[in-house]
Amino acid sequence: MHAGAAAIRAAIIDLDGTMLDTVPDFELALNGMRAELGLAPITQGQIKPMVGKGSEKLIRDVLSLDFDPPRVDQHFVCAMAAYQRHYLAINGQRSTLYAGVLEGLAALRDLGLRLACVTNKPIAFTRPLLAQKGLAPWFDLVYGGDSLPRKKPDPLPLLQVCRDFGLDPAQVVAIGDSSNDAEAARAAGCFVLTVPYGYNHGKPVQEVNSDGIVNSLLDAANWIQAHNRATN
Ligand SMILES: O=C(O)COP(=O)(O)O
Ligand SMILES: [Mg+2]
Repeated sequence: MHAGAAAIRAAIIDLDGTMLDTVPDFELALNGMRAELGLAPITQGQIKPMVGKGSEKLIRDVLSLDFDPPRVDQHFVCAMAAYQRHYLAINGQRSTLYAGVLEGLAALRDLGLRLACVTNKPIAFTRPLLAQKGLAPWFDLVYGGDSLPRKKPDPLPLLQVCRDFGLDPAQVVAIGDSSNDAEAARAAGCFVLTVPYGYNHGKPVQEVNSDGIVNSLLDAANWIQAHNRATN
């Protein structure tokens, strides 16, 4: 710990791949959409590396498995509408909390941190999912991928949270599963911790430039507690 480092006062936590394993929900919704287009189902293994960059990119990537770019453009609007309809109908049905999430959130609150959820998932999917999984009450603030003009890896959503909380980015840590979260955090000037069990666009999490890999949100709370002790 370098002298003069600020204590951490807030955590910005990612959703898909960090708090919830949502790939089984994506499988249902994407294959519902694909069936309407007469396309064969795809597997969770194919879907996993595609999650994390928001719905538009996801739908384009999924259509690109079968279509060339002009046909992707041609089918995009219908595919997106079908996907959203299917996702809202099944949202949360098969997604599960990762180990240590609820304990970690409790530990972070016990440290006196304010909590925000920042995800690239559309806000219309995010709010009901957080409520259904018992996560909503933990968060002072929630931003989805379409809540603000730009999404992660742009730093804008993280900087907005810092402003909302009245904190300097150096007092805030982002916790996520992917390079998307880390790039946004680095550009914002926040700390960043990475969990190893998520998606990270199919790449090893060790390649992500972060302040540490933590095995769970509970481990993240322990890391923050040690950091804050060292700043006193
Ligand atoms: O791309 C998405 O839909 C969600 O991704 P995130 O929760 O990891 O930001
Ligand atoms: Mg994620």
